[in-house]
Amino acid sequence: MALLSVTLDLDGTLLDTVPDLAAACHAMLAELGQPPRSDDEVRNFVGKGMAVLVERCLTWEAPPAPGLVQAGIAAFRRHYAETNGRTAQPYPGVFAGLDALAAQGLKLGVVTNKPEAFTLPLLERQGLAGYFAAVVSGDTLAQKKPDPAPVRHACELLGCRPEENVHVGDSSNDFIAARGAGCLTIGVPYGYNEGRPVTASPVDVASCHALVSDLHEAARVVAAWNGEIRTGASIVSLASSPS
Ligand SMILES: O=C(O)COP(=O)(O)O
Repeated sequence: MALLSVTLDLDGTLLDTVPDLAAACHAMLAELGQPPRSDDEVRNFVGKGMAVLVERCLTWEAPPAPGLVQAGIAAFRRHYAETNGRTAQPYPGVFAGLDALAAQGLKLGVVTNKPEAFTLPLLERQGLAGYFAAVVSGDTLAQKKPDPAPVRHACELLGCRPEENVHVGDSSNDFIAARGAGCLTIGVPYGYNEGRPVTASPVDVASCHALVSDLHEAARVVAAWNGEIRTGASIVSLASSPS
């Protein structure tokens, strides 16, 4: 067995999308006459998909009425269609890392909780779409991460078994989904993780097979793992420390 594919999370792993998400949240809340949220609050609300992001923005002392959440989702969709990709930035090491993974002959995929209508245009706008042979979005299946189904589905689309895939992400949603699917897991420390720094969470650290500082380092780890697999050594020895 060798590692044949790598799936990657989008928000907080490939791209910092919070400024665009926050702009859409600000416009949605203003339109509904609701109190504003800061960009930091929005950052902490990202992770479980659009509907949860909107619901968290609208939750104060009590859960919001379902009708308000539905109106919020409709307004968010309209505003995010305007702001999506406007100021999103790839994290350092993303293009070098993807180039290095592709140069190893690995097939690449995206597994995100972002709805498909926003995922594909964002990847195009950022010059990332050409890297990926499979894109699984938050509404591709009925299940989202941390359910393992989207990661498994991406493996199927890439023609690999889960144990031949490495999933790279910034949050426990990724680590739980990848582990549940039976993939190796690499964590990056610079993303969102719903407000809990990955490196400050022993559970998250323990659930990654390796924690790296960026995707370029992730590519080096995957290459080393494939070397270890070829010689029959244990992969556990390869966890590296983030800067
Ligand atoms: O849409 C979200 O909530 C997060 O998306 P992600 O899975 O790419 O981090």
